Amino acid sequence: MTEPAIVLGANQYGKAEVRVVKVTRDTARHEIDDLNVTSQLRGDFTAAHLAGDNAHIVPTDTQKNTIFAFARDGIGSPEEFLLRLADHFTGSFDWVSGGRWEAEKFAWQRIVAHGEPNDHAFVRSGQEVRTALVVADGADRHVIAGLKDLTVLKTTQSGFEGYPKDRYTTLPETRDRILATDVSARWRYRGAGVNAGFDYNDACDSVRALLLEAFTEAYSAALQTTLFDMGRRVLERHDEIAEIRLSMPNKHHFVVDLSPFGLDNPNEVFYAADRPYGLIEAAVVREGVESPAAAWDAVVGFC
Ligand SMILES: O=c1[nH]c(=O)c2[nH]c(=O)[nH]c2[nH]1
Repeated sequence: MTEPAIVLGANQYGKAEVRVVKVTRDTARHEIDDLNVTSQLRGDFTAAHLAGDNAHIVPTDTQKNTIFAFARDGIGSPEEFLLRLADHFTGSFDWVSGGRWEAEKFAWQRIVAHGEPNDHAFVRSGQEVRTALVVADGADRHVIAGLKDLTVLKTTQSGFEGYPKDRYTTLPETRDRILATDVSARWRYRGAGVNAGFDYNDACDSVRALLLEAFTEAYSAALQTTLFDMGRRVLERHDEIAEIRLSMPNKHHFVVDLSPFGLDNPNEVFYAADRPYGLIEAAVVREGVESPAAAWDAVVGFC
């Protein structure tokens, strides 16, 4: 029996994590865009892998420089910035048939000193990070926006009951517990539904607000229920979003037994465990709407 030939499989390459900060200083009131951008090209790079022929290899250094050069014209939204990069690389090099461009965006707020927001001094706001991903596949463009490390907690209106019990079950049922999680969400915009002029920044702000609203409002019978409520809320309010995926750790808060000290503990003192944690993940989708593998395969991990 002859062994199958060894050939090159799927491949992509580029520059990862280009930290670019763009200051817009047309007026004395400066604006700041702080991004971490990754560019990866897909296409015909066989000769480089098999024969050391770099004729098709647009250097990763050039990809990095392109990111800085494009930033000179302004970032706009991370999604638009990535779409510009995708169009540039696929349009400039015949053998580049697609790729993936990803960004994290770090939020800064103006420092308020003596009651006045400063024109040029900023403070990093929170640990939350906005994410954006553009996948180019021939002429197709998939745009997946997101956010991660959005930490939320509610001190009541959460419980967990009615689960199966076996000889290993020790968890007591409850109708009143702390619910805490770090929300990671990725939502995919409908392919052709989002056209020039669409405001990705506004949409992101709105999705964030809806996620927080849904987390807050209903009694949570399980983090699973809350996750679905949050995803459904976004799809109900945003026609242009085809689907949303959520990954939410259940950050357990255990009621501490204070009885050895002669004290009661009516859900007031908790031990915040950092591990292990439950990990709840799901996609919330529209029935009959396909989920393109080309888009989601480019997302590392569930979210
Ligand atoms: O909201 C929850 N979902 C679970 O699946 C689960 N499992 C568990 O031990 N506690 C919880 N809480």
